Amino acid sequence: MTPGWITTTLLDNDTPGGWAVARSRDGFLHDTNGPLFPREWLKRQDLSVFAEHGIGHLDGEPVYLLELNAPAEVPDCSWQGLRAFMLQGDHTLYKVLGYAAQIGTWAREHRFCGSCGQAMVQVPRERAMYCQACDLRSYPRISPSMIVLVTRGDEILLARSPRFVTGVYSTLAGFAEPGESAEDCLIREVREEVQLEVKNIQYMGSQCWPFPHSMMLGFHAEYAGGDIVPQADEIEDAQWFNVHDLPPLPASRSIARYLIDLYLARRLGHAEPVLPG
Ligand SMILES: NC(=O)c1ccc[n+]([C@@H]2O[C@H](COP(=O)([O-])OP(=O)(O)OC[C@H]3O[C@@H](n4cnc5c(N)ncnc54)[C@H](O)[C@@H]3O)[C@@H](O)[C@H]2O)c1
Ligand SMILES: [Mg+2]
Ligand SMILES: [Zn+2]
Repeated sequence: MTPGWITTTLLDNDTPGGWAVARSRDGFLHDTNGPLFPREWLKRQDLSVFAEHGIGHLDGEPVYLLELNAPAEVPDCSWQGLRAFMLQGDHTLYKVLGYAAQIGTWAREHRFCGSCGQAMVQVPRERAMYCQACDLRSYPRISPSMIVLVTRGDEILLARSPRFVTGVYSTLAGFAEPGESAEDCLIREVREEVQLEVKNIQYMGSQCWPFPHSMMLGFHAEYAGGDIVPQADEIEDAQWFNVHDLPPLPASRSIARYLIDLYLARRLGHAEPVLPG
């Protein structure tokens, strides 16, 4: 048995057994034992399944995703969103569900060919949907996104989006656009969101962010000029905060929090945090 979680495309839907998770627009089905159910039992429930994908092995046992047309009532079970599993649950389990969510989103959004509109089919042993008429393969979508902590000595720049939990401030982030390098994107996003210039851009690490399919590339950058002007609608407030006087910060498993904690650790001489994968 290999412990932990390993993704795979090699599982065969016709082989019975293993674990399964069920996903709908309301999140994942779970009971008091969590979101993993014996697969054969789950398939006997009254679920409207439109896609089944083998997604990996957890502690050596195969795990499948059942992607549903709609949430269903299952006795003694309820539905919970992925974010709640990230905030509360076991990290390995969150990794399983994060991967399942990305595969489910992709399966849902690639039922038909984007070129000719015909139904696509799953390719065995490859994570791809296939259109025979166009000989076109569609792979799971991953959206590169930059996230940056801008610093000025003992001060760090944090901002609030109107979507955030009340009081919480975070680092700046944004999606890469065609034609951009990671650094181009970072410079553009900082200009757009707060109208500042940055220098000494340093890559710090990356994190999968399955909401719904971002790959976060994390940086530190130093302030190089300008005065903060928050972007209308996107940024409710942005301020320089002293490292000894910080507002409520993002969730501890996020790369946003890691970038902040890493800078504080280096500035204040504490042990450095570890980035959750
Ligand atoms: N893990 C973390 O710590 C962390 C922290 C902050 C943001 N994020 C994530 O970073 C990503 C980008 O952050 P943001 O929301 O500030 O982005 P952003 O500043 O680029 O603004 C969002 C806007 O980008 C556009 N957009 C949406 N999806 C897109 C895509 N796939 N490609 C290009 N443009 C798209 C839409 O117009 C949307 O309103 C989001 O997925 C967000 O959840 C993660
Ligand atoms: Mg943004
Ligand atoms: Zn086609």
